[in-house]
Amino acid sequence: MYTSDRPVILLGCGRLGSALLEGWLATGTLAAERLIVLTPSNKTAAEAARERGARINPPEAVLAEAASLILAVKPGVWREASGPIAAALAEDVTIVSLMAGVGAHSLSSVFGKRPVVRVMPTTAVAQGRGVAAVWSNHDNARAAAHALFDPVADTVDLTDEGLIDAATAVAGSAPAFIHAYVEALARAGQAAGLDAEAASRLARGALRSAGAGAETGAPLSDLIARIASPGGTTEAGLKAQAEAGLDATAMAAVQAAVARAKALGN
Ligand SMILES: NC(=O)C1=CN([C@@H]2O[C@H](COP(=O)(O)OP(=O)(O)OC[C@H]3O[C@@H](n4cnc5c(N)ncnc54)[C@H](O)[C@@H]3O)[C@@H](O)[C@H]2O)C=CC1
Ligand SMILES: O=C(O)[C@@H]1CCC=N1
Repeated sequence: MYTSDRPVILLGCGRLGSALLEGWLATGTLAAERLIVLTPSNKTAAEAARERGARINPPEAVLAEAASLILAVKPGVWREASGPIAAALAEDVTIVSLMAGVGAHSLSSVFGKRPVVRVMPTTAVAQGRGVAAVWSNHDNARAAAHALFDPVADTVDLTDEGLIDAATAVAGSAPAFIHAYVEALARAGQAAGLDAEAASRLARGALRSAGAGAETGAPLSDLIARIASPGGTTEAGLKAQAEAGLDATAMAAVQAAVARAKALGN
């Protein structure tokens, strides 16, 4: 829970920034009056936060009040987005970067000695059910990130900044990989005779069922074993998907995402 009286600045209110705003307000992590949102265009989530007391694009002098700056802009625009506000920030403001690829060293080139923490969340923070990798060299910055993300995500501390790229693949990007798999499952269902609507609803329901199982905290191997009757249909399907290259598919997706994160940081 975020207990500081000082505000938090959210720079960027796109897909992730909006998800975070919604999650913070829904879980009461942060009172709306503690929020400052900087956005070049109107956003539904920002307008909803404004109605509850958040400040949207306030005068620059207000930025000095903030304890944390959350960077939720694209890696390609963060320098031009941060440059104009960096000088207005307090010297002790914590820089919380949600950006893929951009390293702490680069962030310090703009924000100087201000402590940096990198967080790689999923957009399910909107429902208070995300997962987020956290890395920092600064204890206070890590604690600040936990105060903001523990209420909306399962937070996983990383010991090495280099691991953020792997976390980006396995957490930040991975819900999309899984959704794509479920779409493929629905297409395969159609090939097996289901109509499009039935295939889509059944595959989506399977995703929801897998999520419900995962939320029990049981090991995935146990969850698999509970479904796979010996000699049954699941066993046959699992064997076929392993033989068709499931591990290689996951490996390819993770390696490509890691490589892209590295490229985004250059
Ligand atoms: N979408 C996701 O699932 C995740 C995204 N991320 C990271 O979050 C960051 C944002 O990603 P998305 O939300 O997907 O992108 P997005 O394109 O939806 O949002 C970026 C927002 O930044 C705003 N923006 C551009 N210039 C600005 C400026 N000068 N000042 C303030 N705002 C400005 C844009 O209006 C846009 O709404 C990226 O760095 C990405 O790596 C990390 C984890 C998950
Ligand atoms: O696709 C992206 O680059 C961002 C980072 C992780 C999820 N979305």
